[in-house]
Amino acid sequence: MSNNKKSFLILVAGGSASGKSTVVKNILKKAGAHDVLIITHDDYYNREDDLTMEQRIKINYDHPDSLDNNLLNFHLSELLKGNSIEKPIYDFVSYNRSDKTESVNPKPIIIVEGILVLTDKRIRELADLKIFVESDDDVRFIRRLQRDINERQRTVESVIDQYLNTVKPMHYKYVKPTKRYADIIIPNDTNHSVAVDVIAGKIKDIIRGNNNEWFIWKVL
Ligand SMILES: Nc1ncnc2c1ncn2[C@@H]1O[C@H](COP(=O)(O)OP(=O)(O)O)[C@@H](O)[C@H]1O
Ligand SMILES: Nc1ccn([C@@H]2O[C@H](COP(=O)(O)O)[C@@H](O)[C@H]2O)c(=O)n1
Repeated sequence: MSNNKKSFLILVAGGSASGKSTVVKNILKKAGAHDVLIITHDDYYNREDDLTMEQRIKINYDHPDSLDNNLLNFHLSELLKGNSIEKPIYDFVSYNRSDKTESVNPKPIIIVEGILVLTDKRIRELADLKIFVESDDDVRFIRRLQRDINERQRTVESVIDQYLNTVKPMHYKYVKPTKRYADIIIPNDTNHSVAVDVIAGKIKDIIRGNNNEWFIWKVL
């Protein structure tokens, strides 16, 4: 397969546990996994090999500096040129990047999701569509508490402490202000199926070449 025009890049931001990955997974289900690549910004948290576990736990993971945006910017630029990348893999249990990487090939539609994915101008400028997923703070806190205990092996106390000390203040300082860059805002307190249908419809148009501006990934 060779591409005669770059992939269509979608960035999906929103507060922690607002439902970004759920929305993106549902878009993928509707639009088809064959043509859609999903990347999570979490995989680009900085490598912290030189720190002890105690020191890693204390890092502010809701500050833009905790993420390796130079690497994400490079990887996205490569994917948009049609090149493969070796994507890092993040491990929430060890609070560090895993030693393994994943070979990732470009696809016609690339979606990157993460709380801070709209903060870096270089990455925003690569994007063709920017989305912000929004849910009330209390809804997000409850969802995060359940998820972090079930999936990230955290205690109730650690989730509450982290939320009050860094997650909430950083949300207001860095995450929420990026809503102004979004082309589409998805309300996700309850149901997001209409928004997902609309976005999946646009993606299918792009893949089929029915979009005036984008005719991409011609298969020779
Ligand atoms: N519309 C919704 N209604 C109910 N639960 C939801 C909804 N969207 C997401 N969730 C749940 O909230 C939790 C956090 O969602 P997730 O998509 O992981 O958020 P994010 O990627 O923004 O951190 C998950 O357990 C998910 O199943
Ligand atoms: N070691 C880490 C790294 C990040 N976090 C938290 O993850 C949140 C972002 O992921 P979402 O799926 O919730 O968008 C972010 O708020 C960090 O606080 C962590 O707890 N531990």
